[in-house]
Amino acid sequence: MLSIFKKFKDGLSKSAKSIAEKTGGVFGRKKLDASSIEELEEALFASDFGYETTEEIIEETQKAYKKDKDLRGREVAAIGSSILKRVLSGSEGRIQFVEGSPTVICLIGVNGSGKTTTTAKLGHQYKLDGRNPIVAACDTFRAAAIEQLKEWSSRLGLDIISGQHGADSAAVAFDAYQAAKARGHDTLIIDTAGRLHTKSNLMDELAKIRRVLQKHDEAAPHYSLLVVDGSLGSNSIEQARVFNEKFGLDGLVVTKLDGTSRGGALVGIYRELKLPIFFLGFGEKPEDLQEYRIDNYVDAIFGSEQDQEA
Ligand SMILES: Nc1nc2c(ncn2[C@@H]2O[C@H](COP(=O)(O)OP(=O)(O)OP(=O)(O)O)[C@@H](O)[C@H]2O)c(=O)[nH]1
Repeated sequence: MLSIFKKFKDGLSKSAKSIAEKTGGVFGRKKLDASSIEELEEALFASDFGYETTEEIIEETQKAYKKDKDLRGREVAAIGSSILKRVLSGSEGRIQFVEGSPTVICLIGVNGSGKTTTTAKLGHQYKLDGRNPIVAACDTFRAAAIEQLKEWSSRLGLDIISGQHGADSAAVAFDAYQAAKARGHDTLIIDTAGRLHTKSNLMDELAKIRRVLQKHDEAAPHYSLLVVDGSLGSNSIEQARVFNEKFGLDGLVVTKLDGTSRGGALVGIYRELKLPIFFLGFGEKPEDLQEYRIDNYVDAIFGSEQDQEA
């Protein structure tokens, strides 16, 4: 069984490696030389940490270097870690389960961001945790999405409610809640169709899903999470901002971090929007989803090899 930290480390290895390569492995190096700070700045930009955070880390490093020309790579990593931890403070989202009725988690986002996969992964992990989840295929727009979730569900032994291709997605959500309640499920995870945040009719459809769920439970969906493709890096900030303004979000899931060196984007996204991050996607398999933890994230980026193996 891989430790949670190892999963973060593996999932973010492209980002960490990219920083290591661009800086000639500055964190492992014993002493800094004059060009290392510049290399670090470039590396942090390239990994999408954003202007403000990069500059904060560089300024602190320069200050420390002025004081101590024997500054070591590990001390630079410690500076970076403490700045990231401060900037990210408050960014950990936690699902608080409702007692006595299903907790509803609704996944929304643009096409292909990873909603269906995340629905299946979450269902799988909750089942492993001893919960009793059910998933709902409310992406009635794309026939393949219904099939995809059905396939996942049968592989993972998850209960599922799905509508016909072209059906009213809000009606499927309504039925799904009813079924969840009747069958004694404690968690309902809703997969919705991909939509561009700029299309107001599609945003209205999301509002309708929320309205019908609220007929069952005024607080539902308890969590509306935007699923964001992490490989878009900081380009996803605008998308998340508009979804939040038009629909209202409780937080984010960032997927596909395994395939990108732009893993620093989480920092810029949180810094800009102050939306908590709940889960990170590190691959296509059911177990490739992790609850987001600040320490694991930061240590996977800045931790030493030795720390990371621990
Ligand atoms: N490498 C990697 N691939 C992922 C991850 N999450 C999802 N994918 C892949 O991304 C592709 C799109 O994922 P879906 O779950 O179908 O995306 P979606 O948001 O439901 O798509 P639409 O229904 O078209 O909006 C699939 O090939 C997934 O296997 C991840 O964390 N890492």
